[in-house]
Amino acid sequence: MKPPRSTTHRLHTAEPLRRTNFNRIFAAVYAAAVLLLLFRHALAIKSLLLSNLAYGSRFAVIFAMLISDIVLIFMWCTEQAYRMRPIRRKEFPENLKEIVREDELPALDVFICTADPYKEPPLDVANTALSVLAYDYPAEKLAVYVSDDGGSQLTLFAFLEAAKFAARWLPYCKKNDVLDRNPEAYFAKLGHDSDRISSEEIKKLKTMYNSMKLRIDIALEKGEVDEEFIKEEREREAFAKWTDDFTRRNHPTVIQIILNNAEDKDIGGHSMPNLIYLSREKSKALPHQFKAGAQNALLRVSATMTNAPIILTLDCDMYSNDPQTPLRVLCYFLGPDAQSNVAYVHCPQMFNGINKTDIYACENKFIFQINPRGYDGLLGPSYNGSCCFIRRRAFFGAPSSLESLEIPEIGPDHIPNRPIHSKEVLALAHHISSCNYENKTNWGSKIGVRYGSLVEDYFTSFRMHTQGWRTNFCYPKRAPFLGNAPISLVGLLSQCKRWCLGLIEVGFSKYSPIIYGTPKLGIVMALAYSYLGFWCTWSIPITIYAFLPQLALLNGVSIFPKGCQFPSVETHGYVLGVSISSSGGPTVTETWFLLYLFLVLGAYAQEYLDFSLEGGTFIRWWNYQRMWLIKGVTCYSFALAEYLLNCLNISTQGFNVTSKVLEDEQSKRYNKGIFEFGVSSPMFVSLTTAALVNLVSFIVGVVQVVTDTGKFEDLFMQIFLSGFVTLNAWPIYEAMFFRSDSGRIVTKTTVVSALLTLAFCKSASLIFSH
Ligand SMILES: O=c1ccn([C@@H]2O[C@H](COP(=O)(O)OP(=O)(O)O[C@H]3O[C@H](CO)[C@@H](O)[C@H](O)[C@H]3O)[C@@H](O)[C@H]2O)c(=O)[nH]1
Ligand SMILES: [Mn+2]
Repeated sequence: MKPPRSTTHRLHTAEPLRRTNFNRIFAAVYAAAVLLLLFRHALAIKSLLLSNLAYGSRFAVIFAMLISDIVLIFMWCTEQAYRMRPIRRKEFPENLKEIVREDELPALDVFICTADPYKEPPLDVANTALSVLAYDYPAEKLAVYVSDDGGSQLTLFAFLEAAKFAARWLPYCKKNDVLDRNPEAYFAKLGHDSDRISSEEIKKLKTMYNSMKLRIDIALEKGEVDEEFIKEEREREAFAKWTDDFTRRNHPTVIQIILNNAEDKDIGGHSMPNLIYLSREKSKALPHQFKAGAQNALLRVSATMTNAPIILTLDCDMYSNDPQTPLRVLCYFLGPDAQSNVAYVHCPQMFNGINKTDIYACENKFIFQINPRGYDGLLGPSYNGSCCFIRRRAFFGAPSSLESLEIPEIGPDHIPNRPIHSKEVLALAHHISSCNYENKTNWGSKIGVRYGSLVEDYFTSFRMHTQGWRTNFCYPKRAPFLGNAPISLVGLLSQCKRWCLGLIEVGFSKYSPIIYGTPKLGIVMALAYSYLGFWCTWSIPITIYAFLPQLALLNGVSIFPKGCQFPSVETHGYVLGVSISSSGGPTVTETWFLLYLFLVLGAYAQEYLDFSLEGGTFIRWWNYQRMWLIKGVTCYSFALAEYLLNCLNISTQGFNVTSKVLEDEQSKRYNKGIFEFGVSSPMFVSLTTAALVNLVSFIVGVVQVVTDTGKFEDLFMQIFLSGFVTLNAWPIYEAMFFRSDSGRIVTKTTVVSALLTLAFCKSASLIFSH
C-alpha cells in the first residue's frame, strides 16, 4: 500500500543543532559568573564609598569599568538568543515535481537594485541579471526588474547588450546543465581548460561575451553610449530620454521593456523571461528613500506588469550561483507542510573574492551564516536586503489583514491581464514611479519596504515579524548566491558605520526591539533583534577597555584583580598562574582573577566553537576578533557618535553606496593579506591612537615589572591586555612605520595620532596622580 503522500514527499525538514543543550547549560553557568562579576563591582563601589576618595580618579575608573561591563553583559544576553534554539533545515526539491506540475509553479519576479555605474560596474550588474534570467524556471513565469537609482544610460546600455547575449547564453546553460550561470564566473572557472575552450560553441560564446564587455567598457570610459552602438529604433527612443538636463538626481521616469516574454525568443526559438529596466523619477527637492524607495517603486511597477506572488530581492553585487535555487526555496512555499504565514525564505549572503584569511572579516560569518540559524529556531531570520525570496503579500499588511491600497492594480491580488508594453500598463507604471506618488499614502509606513532607517531590510523584517509573519532560512551546501564584499578597509568600515547607524536608529526608536518587540515577539526573539539594534554599543566597552586599563598601567595603577605572580619569585604550587594558599584553596583576589579568566576565555572559546563548526578556520576567526576590536574604536564608535549628533540635528548621513571597484595595486595587496589604509579618514586616527597607546603602555608596563618585580601580580592583567591589543595591532604599526607602498597609513594620520597619544598619556598621568 502506498503511504500517504505527505509523508513520502516531504519538501523540507528542520532539526535542532547538536550543540543546543551545551549552549543552554553554558549560558546558565556563564550567567552565574556574570552575577559574580556584578557582585565584584558592587564590592568595589562599596569600598570606594567607605573610603574618602569618592570623587578621585578611582571613582572614574570604577564607574567606567562598571558601564563597560554592563554593556558587555547586555550584549552577551542578546547574543544568547541565537544560541537557545538554533536549527538546521533541509529541502528536497526533487520531491517538488510529485506535488506540483511545472505549469502550477508560481510566477517569480526578481528585483535587482543598482545605484551608481562608477561604483557598481554595469557589466557586473548585467551579469547578475544574466545569472537569474538563466534560472531553471519556466521563462513565462520569470521576470527580472532592474532598478537604476543612478539613472544611467550606461546601465541601460549594459542591459540591452546583456539581453542580446542572453539569447545565446540561456539555451547554452540549459542544454549543458551549467551551474555557474553568471558568464563572468563561468568563463573565469573555465580558465585554461583547453578541451572545453576549444569547443566551437564556447569559443563563439566567449567572443560574443568579450565584445559585449568591450562595448560596455568603451561606453563607461566615454561616459555615454556611442551612436554606432545603438542599432534599433526603440533603443534610440530610450536613450533620447537622456536630455541635457537629465541628471541622476533630477530626471523623469525611464521604463524600458528590454525582453518581453510574449515576443522575444532565444536562438533555439524558446521564449525568454521578461527583463525590465526602471529608473524611477527623481527630483532634488524630494526625498527618495534610497534603496527602500527603489524597492517600493519596483513593487508597484512589477505589480502592474507581472505581479508575481514571490519576489526575489537581489543587490547588484550578488549573483545566482545555483540555477535550482527557486525550486529549492519553493519547498517552503508549496506542498502540504507549507505555512501561509511565512513572509520570506532567506538564503545566506556569501562572497567570493575574499582573501584566504579574510583579513577584514568581510564574510560576516556570524551575521549571514551563523546567527540566522539561531533566529530560524525562533520566528525566523531578519532580512538582509538581498538573496531573499519574499511573498509579495507580506508587504501589504499582517497575514490576516490586507491593507487597503490607493490603486487596486498594484495590490497583491490583482491579476495583470494586459501585455506588459501596452499603453495603459506603461502609463500607470510611469504614474506610480513618479517621485511624489507616495505622498499621503501608506508606502513606507504600513506598506512595502519601511522607511526611517538606513537599514531598511532589518527594519522591514522587524515590522513584519511583529505583525505575525514568520520567516525561514535556507542554507544548502552549494551557496545559492555569491557576491562581492567591500575589500578595502575604509570601504568596509564605512559600510559597517552605515549599518550601525541605521540599526541604532531602530534600536532607540518607538519600534525598539526590546520595548515594542518583546510583547509581540517574546523576549528571546526580541533579544535576537536587539543584538543588531544595539550593535554599535559594543563601542563603549571596547573603547574603554582599549584605553583605560592601559593609561592606568602607564601610571602603575592596578585596576583588575591580581593575576600571576612573577615567575622569579620563589613560591611553590602555582597552577596556571593561580597561587594555592596555605589552606589549599585560592585566595580571594585570585578567585576574582579566575572569574575574569573564565569570562574572557569562555566567551572567546564559545565564539570560536560556533565559528569553526560553521566551517571557519582558526586564522579567519583570529581576524574576525581583530576586526571586532578595530570596529569597536572606529565604525561602532563613529556610528554611535553620529547617532547622538543626529539626535541634536547636527548631522545626517545618507546611504553611501559601497564601491565595488578596486585598483590593481590594492587588489594585489589585499590578496597578499596586507592591510589597506592609503586614504586619510577620522576612523583611522582613532584606530592608530588606540594602537599606539597600547604599544606604549605595554612597553612601559613591562619595564615597570622588570624594574620592580613585586608589581607583576598587580599589573598582570593590564599588561596582558595591552600585549594582546599590541599583538592584534601589528599590521597597524607596520602600516605606520615600516611600509612605503601607497596603502600605508598616511603621515598626517600617524602624526596626529602620535600627538593624541602624547596628550592622552600626559592627561592620564595628571589624573592618576590625584
Ligand atoms: O540610493 C540607493 C542606494 C543603494 N541602492 C542599492 O542598494 C544595494 C545595497 O547597497 P550597497 O552599497 O551594496 O550596500 P551594502 O551595505 O553592501 O548592502 C547591505 O546593506 C543594505 C542596507 O542594510 C541592504 O539593503 C543590502 O541588501 C545589504 O547587502 C545596492 O544594490 C545598491 O545599488 C539603491 O538602489 N539606491
Ligand atoms: Mn553590497
